[in-house]
Amino acid sequence: MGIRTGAQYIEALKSRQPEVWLSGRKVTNLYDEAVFRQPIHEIAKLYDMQHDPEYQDKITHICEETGERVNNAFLVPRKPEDLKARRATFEAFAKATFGLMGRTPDFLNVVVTSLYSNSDFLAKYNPEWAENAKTYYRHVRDNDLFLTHAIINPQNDRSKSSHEQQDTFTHLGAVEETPEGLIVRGAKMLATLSPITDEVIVYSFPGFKPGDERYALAFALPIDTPGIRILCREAMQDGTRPVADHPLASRFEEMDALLVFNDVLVPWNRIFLYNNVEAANLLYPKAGLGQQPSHQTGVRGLIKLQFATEVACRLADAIGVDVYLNVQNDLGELIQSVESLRALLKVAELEYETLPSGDLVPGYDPIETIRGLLPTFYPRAIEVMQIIGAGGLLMSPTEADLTHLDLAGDMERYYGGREGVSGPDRIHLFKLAWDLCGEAFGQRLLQYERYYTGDPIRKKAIFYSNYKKTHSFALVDDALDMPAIPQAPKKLINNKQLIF
Ligand SMILES: Cc1cc2nc3c(=O)[nH]c(=O)nc-3n(C[C@H](O)[C@H](O)[C@H](O)COP(=O)(O)OP(=O)(O)OC[C@H]3O[C@@H](n4cnc5c(N)ncnc54)[C@H](O)[C@@H]3O)c2cc1C
Repeated sequence: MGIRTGAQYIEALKSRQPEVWLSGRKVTNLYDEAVFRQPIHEIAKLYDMQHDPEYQDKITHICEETGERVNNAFLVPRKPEDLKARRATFEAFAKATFGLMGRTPDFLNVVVTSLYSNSDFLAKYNPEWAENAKTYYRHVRDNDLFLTHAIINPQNDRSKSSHEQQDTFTHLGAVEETPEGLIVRGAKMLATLSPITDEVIVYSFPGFKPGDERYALAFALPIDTPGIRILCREAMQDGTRPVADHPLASRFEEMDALLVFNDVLVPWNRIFLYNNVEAANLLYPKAGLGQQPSHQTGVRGLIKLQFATEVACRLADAIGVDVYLNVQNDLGELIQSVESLRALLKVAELEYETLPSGDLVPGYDPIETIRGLLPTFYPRAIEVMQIIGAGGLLMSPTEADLTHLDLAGDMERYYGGREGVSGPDRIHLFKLAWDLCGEAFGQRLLQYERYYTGDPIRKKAIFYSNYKKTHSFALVDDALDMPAIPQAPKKLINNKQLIF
């Protein structure tokens, strides 16, 4: 089939009925559920972009294997142009959502592509796993599927490993092997957008200990597989708030969920890894599951930071406070953080690495540095927005006030900004900013930048350890090895030595 349209994505969504729980009730019609309606359409728009002449050649390509047009996220990068082609997709999707939707289809499609192109790693442990990964990649690519992922165990007792938890099946684990496949039980989180995706892929970060064999798992299933229960968190908007009042929150809310697997059958041909602690610990670093998707997250993160920075700048300008040194200093700092990420991304793409397989990946040091900086840069952008917007952020009237004839004079007089910024202009801008820096929606976006790909603290520690392995800190040796400067000859005047 190749690239889908938005309508085809929606049609597929309407054709299935996953078990979705939202605020104590089972959702029987996902499409008509107000909370999901707008995000479904935002995702559909991305699928439509693949058919838009303005984007098609930039974000899709003809698949060599099938002759069909597919998204660039499925491209296995073999030359620098391929990395650029991938980036074009990441950028187009991120710009269409202002970087606010982290789990757009391109994200996990890159993960599946990495699994495919690094299937040799899986083959070392079990050739069937490698074959399954390759077949699954083709399935996702050729049907242009939208995936969610659930890789984290529930937060029960982090001081204990999976097999040490109170209940054997709190963490997702294998119950028994059957001729048809593996029965799995337990939970995984935090499956963002899961209610409106086609399939779920399950794998893990490293951290397995001997005894954790049953939890060492990687597999994929359709999201409506019997036994999968999707427990949504509380919605941050109810789907009925006016778009004009919440231009971002009403559009881009990504629902997060706990996935409970109640004795779910995973067919053998959907298993990518099982019962092997060593393989499970090496999967993430060795199968490109960090470095390849980091390209997508780096591009998306840059656009989100740029958007937040631009909102902060416009906010300051609208009320005339960007004439003050302190405000200019804060905004300059944000712009420099955007420029830092932009430069890092360029370097990561220019200084790409070639894996033994021949695949190109963005340079590890710069791409991982983006990941390390975003949890500081993004919250700072939000803080600056709050500081600059100050009390004004809390004073925005509703669209109903704004459009009421009796209030028109007040709206213009008291809500207008500096000369040239009308009441409605300032109100709309401040509402946009409040969605980002005040609403629960905005707080989730901030938490997302901290944790979207694991614990930033442990990630930085891993980065340091890797850096130490690959860099010898030779400048220090150079400094220690500097030869002493030859002593200047002592001067004699009238046969007397001069002492300085
Ligand atoms: C908005 C959002 C969306 C997300 N979307 C997804 C998704 O789609 N799919 C998915 O699978 N995951 C998703 N995640 C989950 C994300 O991967 C995790 O939040 C992240 O890996 C951190 O794990 P945790 O939340 O369980 O925190 P924990 O690991 O429980 O950490 C809690 C705190 O304890 C500390 N800590 C815990 N263990 C250790 C340790 N061993 N050593 C040192 N310090 C430790 C951490 O530093 C942290 O401060 C999402 C998270 C957020 C916030």
